[in-house]
Amino acid sequence: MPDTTRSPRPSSADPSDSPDQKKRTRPRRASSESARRGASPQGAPPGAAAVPPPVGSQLSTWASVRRLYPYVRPAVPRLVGGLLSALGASLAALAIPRVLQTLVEGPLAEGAAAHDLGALVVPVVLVLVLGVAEAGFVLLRRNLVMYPGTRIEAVMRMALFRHLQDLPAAFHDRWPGGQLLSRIMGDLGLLRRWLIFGLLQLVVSAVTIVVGVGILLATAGWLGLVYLAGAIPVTVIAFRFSRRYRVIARLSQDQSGDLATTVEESVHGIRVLKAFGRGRDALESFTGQAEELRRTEIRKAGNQATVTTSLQLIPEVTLAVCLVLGSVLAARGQISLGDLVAFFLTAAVINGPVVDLGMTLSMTLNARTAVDRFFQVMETANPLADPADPVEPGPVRGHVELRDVTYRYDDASPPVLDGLDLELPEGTTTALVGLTGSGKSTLAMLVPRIADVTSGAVLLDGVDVRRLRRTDARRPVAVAFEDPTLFSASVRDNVLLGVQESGPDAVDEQERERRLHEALEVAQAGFVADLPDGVDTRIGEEGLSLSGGQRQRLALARAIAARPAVLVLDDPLSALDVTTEEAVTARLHEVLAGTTTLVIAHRPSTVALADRVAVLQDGRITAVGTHAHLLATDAHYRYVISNLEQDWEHYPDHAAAPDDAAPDRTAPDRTAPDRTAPDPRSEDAR
Ligand SMILES: Nc1ncnc2c1ncn2[C@@H]1O[C@H](COP(=O)(O)OP(=O)(O)OP(=O)(O)O)[C@@H](O)[C@H]1O
Repeated sequence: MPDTTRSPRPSSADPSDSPDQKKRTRPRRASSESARRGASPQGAPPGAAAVPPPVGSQLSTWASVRRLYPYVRPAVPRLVGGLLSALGASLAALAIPRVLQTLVEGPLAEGAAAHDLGALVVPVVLVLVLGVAEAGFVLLRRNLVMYPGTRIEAVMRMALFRHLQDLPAAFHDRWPGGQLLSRIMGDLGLLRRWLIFGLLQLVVSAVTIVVGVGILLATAGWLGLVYLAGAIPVTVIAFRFSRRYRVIARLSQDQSGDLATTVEESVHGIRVLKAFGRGRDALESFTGQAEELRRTEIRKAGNQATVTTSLQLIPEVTLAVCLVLGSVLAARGQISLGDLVAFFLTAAVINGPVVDLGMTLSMTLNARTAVDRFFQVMETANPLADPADPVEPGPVRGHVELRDVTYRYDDASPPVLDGLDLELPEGTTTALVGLTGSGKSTLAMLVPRIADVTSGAVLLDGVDVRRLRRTDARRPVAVAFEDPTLFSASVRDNVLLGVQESGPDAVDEQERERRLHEALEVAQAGFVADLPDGVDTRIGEEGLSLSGGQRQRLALARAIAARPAVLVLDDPLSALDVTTEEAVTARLHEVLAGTTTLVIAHRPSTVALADRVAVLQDGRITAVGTHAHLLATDAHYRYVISNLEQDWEHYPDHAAAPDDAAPDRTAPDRTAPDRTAPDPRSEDAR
């Protein structure tokens, strides 16, 4: 059964693709398995940032967890306070048997309790005080660690989110969304629970056991040694359990991430699944993954149950042996009754932490896995980092030059752009034309530094964009992608996304309002007025409550409202009907005056926006000129345009458009060669 929950990779150059087929699909990303190994997964986009191997897996649990220290440091005083409170509670619990010992050896042994209840008052009050102190310490511990626990979780969550925002698009192409979601939500929640409970419990258990065993040895040396012998199998079992459980814990957390990815992709692609009637397949695929996770959870629980049972059994058995030996020793008068009672009551206090060791250990190992998974993302270096010594930008004129640019998606693949030169003079509009898959969108992402060139340079006003801070390189550039992403926010917030509210380029409220309405008008987004709350209407996740054309117009309005010096439009009008496209084109002409614009044309009509056209072929710009000049002189351009026209006329909306028979809107030369003409590079043409 095909995996319907995965998006297919876009196919390579295929001139027969129709415009709607050319909608960019999300590249396939790594499964958790390959992400874990850090290998390049089959089908993952080559060139995506390499997933670093999970460094943490080579570290010991302590070394791995110690990496949390920078996040934990501010909370250390409260955590130490919490630890001391927990120890206080534990010591109070350990002291109770000593009081009972004095009670047994004193008033009870002497029979004083029978006629003088007053003799019982002191020990009873002491037990009560110790019990209350224990409860008080537990409460104090909870209060002390609760705040830092949630604080550390929030700080780590913000750090991870910030890093994810910072990482290049190639990283996100590679990493499944569910894996990131499960790290940012599930893993960090797990860590919080460990920090406020598991970690303290571990330390307190260790101290209780050590102090308790010390008391046992002091109370009854030989019996204490017998009890201590139980530590040998306990250590072996705990060690073996840790090794096994670590692997299963990682598997379970990765599988949860895969499951989250499946849910995310199925919800995202619900329309496609429904349209193709593949809902059942998606369900089967989900059920399979959920079942896998369930089996892993059962293995986890099974391991935990085995270790808990063993850890319960060992102290019980040693205690039974001690009971026999103790009774013999007491019968021979080699140990007092009080010592015997104190011994067994202390052993009972120690038994709790020993039995809980399985749970505490598994919490610690889950936390360690969460730490490894957290740092696996956090330690992914950003190849698009800011330069150490950035150039301070002056006023931006908007002159862009791509100089001898090569770009490849990964070292193994052939370059998509290879020795490309292109100049976008200040204030001009250049249309970029090329066959499907020729690299137009790839080129477009180099200008706002969404990716960096493999070699060569992109210059903004003569400065290599890599020498600028990323914010300085990106601020003057606005992009409208073909596949418009809108956020679950109001229309206003979506459109004004690129308009600064603070900082040196801050725009006041009045100007923001003006830009909002102007951008909506230019993008012919009059439909916004009919939305329930106009520009304040919240649009659904990714704007799915709007039509494709409406979303595209809002994305275009967003790019216009930013008033950039450089505007990159990646086929921004592809989903518009003919009439709307005409209106948008006319208004864009006016507002683009003075803006350096690169517009990727998938439709002949889009070419009409441009002062000049650049032809992209075989990774290079092979010709630049006006539309008419290129039609007359460039065979490949004629071929591309004829294909675009062919696609466009087969496009259903266009065929049905009222002005279909109207004179050519785009002014491409109708003397262009037969659109069925072969590519001049093909054998036939030669
Ligand atoms: N994230 C990616 N990882 C690996 N290869 C990619 C990635 N994105 C695009 N490619 C490949 O790079 C080549 C150029 O793709 P690009 O999207 O730039 O072409 P295009 O000219 O914009 O195509 P279209 O006209 O269909 O939008 C294609 O062969 C494509 O498969």
